[in-house]
Amino acid sequence: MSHFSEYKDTIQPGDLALVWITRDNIKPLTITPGEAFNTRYGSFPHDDMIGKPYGSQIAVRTKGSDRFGFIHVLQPTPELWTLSLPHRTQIVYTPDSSYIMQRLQCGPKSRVIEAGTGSGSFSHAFARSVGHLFSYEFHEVRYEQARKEFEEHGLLADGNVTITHRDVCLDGFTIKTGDKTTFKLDGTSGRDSAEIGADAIFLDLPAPWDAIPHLDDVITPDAKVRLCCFSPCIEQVDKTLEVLEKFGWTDVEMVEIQGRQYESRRQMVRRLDDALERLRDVRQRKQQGVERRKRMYSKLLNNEEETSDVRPTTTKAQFNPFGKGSRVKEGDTNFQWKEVSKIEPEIKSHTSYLTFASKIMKKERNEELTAQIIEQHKYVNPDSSQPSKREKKRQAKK
Ligand SMILES: C[S@@+](CC[C@H](N)C(=O)[O-])C[C@H]1O[C@@H](n2cnc3c(N)ncnc32)[C@H](O)[C@@H]1O
Repeated sequence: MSHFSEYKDTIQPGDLALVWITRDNIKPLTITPGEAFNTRYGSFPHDDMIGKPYGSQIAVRTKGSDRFGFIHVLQPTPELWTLSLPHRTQIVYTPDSSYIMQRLQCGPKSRVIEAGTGSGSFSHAFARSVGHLFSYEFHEVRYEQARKEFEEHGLLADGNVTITHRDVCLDGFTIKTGDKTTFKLDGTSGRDSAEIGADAIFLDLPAPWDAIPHLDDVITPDAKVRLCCFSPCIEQVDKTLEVLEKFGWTDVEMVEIQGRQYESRRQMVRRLDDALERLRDVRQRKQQGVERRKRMYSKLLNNEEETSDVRPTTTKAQFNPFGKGSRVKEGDTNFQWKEVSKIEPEIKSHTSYLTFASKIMKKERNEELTAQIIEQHKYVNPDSSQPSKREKKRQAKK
């Protein structure tokens, strides 16, 4: 079982854990007895983590002070991996990958083609959900890094992920004996190439239009095949659309994901009386200041001995609903609060345009398959061969 598909309650030696240091700093860590995980907040011995439940907070005292540094040790998920992985390329983030998987209708029976593998961000998300992922990468170093990473994460051992070293634009997607691939061609099927039968395609390539013509060799003829191209420029989308049309892809649609974080919090209820009180207070202080300055000026003109006019002491407000005075903790039950949500002003997740299309290879009706489906339906719903109420009424009228 891979580190991503196996659920565990407690942290064990050899586990791949993801350490949450701050919101923007999550680090992968292989739990090794005797070793320590060093951060600017302190050094955390792995032994302190072993046996604790996943999600635990681990604290260490900061050297020479009474303060504590802490981290949280989390179980890996594709979403967290996307936030912590070593970047070898641009990557696909969860707002895009989750939407794409839903549009490609990925499920446990899906056979998915992904090119290129890149940093393997999307591969991990596919690997968790689909029946088989065929990933392709033409950059040799990146292919090796991804292969090693998939192996260390147990994705290859799970048996539903294979990666192939290939330029898909030049050489297509067919995997044959002798290719540099993790796909095991055992020869028992009597074929010298892998039976891919893909029903979902994801192309994150600079020139998807060169790869699209090769897809007919590897997509399933028995189902509707869905495709998504991930392209940062609109010119790429335009070229892709031309080729999709030429090669018989339909239902073409281009989508852009704009993700925003909503922060929900409580805001203190401020009444009109509070505002009026605050205005009166400001006016009064202003008046006091003007009078004090007038007094000092007339003393100066009359050559009176300069005495420093003492500022009037004001009682520090216990509570000022406009922010000054003693600090009030959010949710303090002595005050009234309302629930509000605040959105991030910036859109962070736009990376590319998503072009979707679909293709049905075999358009003629398969009578044998149709009869089989009708039989299965009858078995599940025995009343289905009875005439409907409307049909019965129609016959009765005759
Ligand atoms: C942007 S990255 C993919 C990132 C990946 N989707 C992820 O989420 O980590 C694009 C990758 O496609 C690879 N690539 C580009 N052209 C290719 C081709 N013709 N055949 C196979 N891989 C290709 C590049 O080497 C690069 O690693």
